[in-house]
Amino acid sequence: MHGLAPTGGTSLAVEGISVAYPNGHLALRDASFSLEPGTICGLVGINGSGKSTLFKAIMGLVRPARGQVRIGGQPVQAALKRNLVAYVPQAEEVDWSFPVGVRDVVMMGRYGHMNILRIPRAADHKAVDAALDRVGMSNLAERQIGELSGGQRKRVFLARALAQGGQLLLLDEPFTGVDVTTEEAIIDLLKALRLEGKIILVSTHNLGSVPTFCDQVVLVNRTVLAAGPTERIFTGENLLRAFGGALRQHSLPEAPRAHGPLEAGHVVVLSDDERPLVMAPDGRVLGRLTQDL
Ligand SMILES: Nc1ncnc2c1ncn2[C@@H]1O[C@H](COP(=O)(O)OP(=O)(O)OP(=O)(O)O)[C@@H](O)[C@H]1O
Repeated sequence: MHGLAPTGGTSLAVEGISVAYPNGHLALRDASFSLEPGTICGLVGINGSGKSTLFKAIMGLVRPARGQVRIGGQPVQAALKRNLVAYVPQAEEVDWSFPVGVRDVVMMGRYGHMNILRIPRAADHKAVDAALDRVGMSNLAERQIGELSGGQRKRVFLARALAQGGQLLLLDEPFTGVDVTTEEAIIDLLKALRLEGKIILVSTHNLGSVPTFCDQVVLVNRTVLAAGPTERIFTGENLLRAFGGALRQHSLPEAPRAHGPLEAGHVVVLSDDERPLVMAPDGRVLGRLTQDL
């Protein structure tokens, strides 16, 4: 955990969970990790390694056959009733042709705070306005969601999670298909939320970005292979263990300009997606490779 976290907030503990789907597929076996309030954690692993399954278990959408998830020391269902868990879906999970406006989507984050008639009150409108403002989408509040760019769509669903006021934010691939500027804006927002004591769990294939914003990393491959502070866990050795042959690995004869001190040596570039990770020959993580290097 980074040093600036406030006290209070809600912790997350995943304790030895095993999850099997009705077809018998065991997606996770004996997976454990825990996070303290005020933490941004990257959830990293190949396709099909169990990242979404882990999210589903934390959201109470699948029930572990073994083990348990505790949120603020409580079982998942109790935490859900208190609106503690907010989820930002992958773009593919959303029907963008559905005729609904930006403000309506963000208002959905307030449903758990309303009664059965779902008539928004002043506090709900206020929370929606504040969330839209925070993600820089106030000027597009009346647009249909189908008329937004990829980066704007991500912001709308982030605003929905903010309006909900959850303490634990689950973000599924928030950077896929967004440009570096939007990615950095989202990361800045996540860092501000961290200062408010929230836990932010982010699944991502953008390995190069992980050291720039994650305090902790959980490496997944049908179980939790390793979890802990980024400096200790996010090493070349662990990444190769988590990804095996699925990771593209290139050696560059010269370090990219941004990593000037290493110009004399080779660097290794590991890539799973759009933002490759640059490592020194000794496996030290140097940062991400972006088009401006
Ligand atoms: N509803 C389901 N029924 C049966 N098997 C499933 C179901 N959902 C996922 N699986 C399987 O469980 C495993 C883990 O899937 P999961 O979606 O958790 O992976 P992931 O790490 O999120 O992958 P990706 O990076 O592609 O999003 C995969 O082998 C997948 O095929």
